[in-house]
Amino acid sequence: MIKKAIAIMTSGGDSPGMNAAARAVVRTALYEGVQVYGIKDGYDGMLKDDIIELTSRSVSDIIQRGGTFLGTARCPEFKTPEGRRKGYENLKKRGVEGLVIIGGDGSLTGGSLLSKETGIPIVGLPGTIDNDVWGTDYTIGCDTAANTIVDALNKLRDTASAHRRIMIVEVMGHKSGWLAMESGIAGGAEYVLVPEVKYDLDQMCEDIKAQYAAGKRYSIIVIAEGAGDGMGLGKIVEEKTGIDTRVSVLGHIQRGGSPTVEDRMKASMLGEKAALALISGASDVVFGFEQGKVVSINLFDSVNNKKTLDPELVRLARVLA
Ligand SMILES: Nc1ncnc2c1ncn2[C@@H]1O[C@H](COP(=O)(O)OP(=O)(O)OP(=O)(O)O)[C@@H](O)[C@H]1O
Ligand SMILES: O=P(O)(O)OC[C@H]1O[C@](O)(CO)[C@@H](O)[C@@H]1O
Ligand SMILES: [Mg+2]
Repeated sequence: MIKKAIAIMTSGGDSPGMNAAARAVVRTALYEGVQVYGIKDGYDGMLKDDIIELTSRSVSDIIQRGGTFLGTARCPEFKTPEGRRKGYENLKKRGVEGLVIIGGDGSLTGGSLLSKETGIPIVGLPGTIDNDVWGTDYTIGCDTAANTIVDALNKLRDTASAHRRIMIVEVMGHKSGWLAMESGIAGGAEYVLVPEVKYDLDQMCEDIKAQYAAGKRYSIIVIAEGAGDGMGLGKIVEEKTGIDTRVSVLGHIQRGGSPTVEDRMKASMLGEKAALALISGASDVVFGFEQGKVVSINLFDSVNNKKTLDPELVRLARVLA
């Protein structure tokens, strides 16, 4: 049971909805009479002792904003036991009794080590556009990022069709193809290339040529960054097909923007759960969603397993192409 204070942080790549989740954690804890500290810039701020007390007003006017009002970072020093001990000491001296971490697989891995080494209770929330946290089919921010990509695909399709071009769109996802697959299917892409699935470039180019010969006016290829370089692919595809090809690398536009209703709602629900669970004595859990329902996942199971891309989505993308 937590009597006095918890802390909250965001870590890894920012994702739209992190603010909504943090707001829910802060307001729930305060409602329960528990003090809340905000750690700035992820593990970096924990090590540098950049920690502030939060009030209900600290989280006003943020539910509609992308990014994270706490700031985030990637912190190599936290990967060492000494770094984690230093961070823990900064929490301990303030009387922090438990920690909510909002971040991706890496951030939650850091949290699991901190828990194991220091015993501090930790509750994680999956915050990443990559949707690659094991045990939950939802991560905060992926829906907003996918909507941003679909908006781009709609626009690119207009111009591709006008010029009878092939349009290659490189999206984020270094190790995971979830974001590419979801946005590719929802955006009606002809091909979705992801790091998890091998693709036959020659066959793809032959198919596109045949489709154009049969009258097709455009072809959209979504490629996750981890499946190859969009620019390089564009050159090869143009060479092999002889069809005018253009490439758009969407980049960090995918990480920003006002969160969708889905991300605001689910982040708010998860934030409340996280605060209540931590305060009532839970530790080493991650809250997520499975089939529309909130679920709690063991933190160590979550970080020790790799979420695999749903083969049904891979199949669907092929069928609908
Ligand atoms: N194996 C690890 N041990 C300790 N800390 C880690 C580990 N992996 C990651 N972290 C910590 O978490 C931070 C964020 O991790 P990472 O860069 O993998 O992002 P993430 O949380 O997976 O988010 P995203 O992939 O969405 O950007 C790292 O900079 C580091 O401080
Ligand atoms: O620009 P950064 O912060 O290094 O992050 C890029 C990476 O972060 C992610 O967007 C996840 O947040 C990955 O898909 C991408 O590879
Ligand atoms: Mg990650």
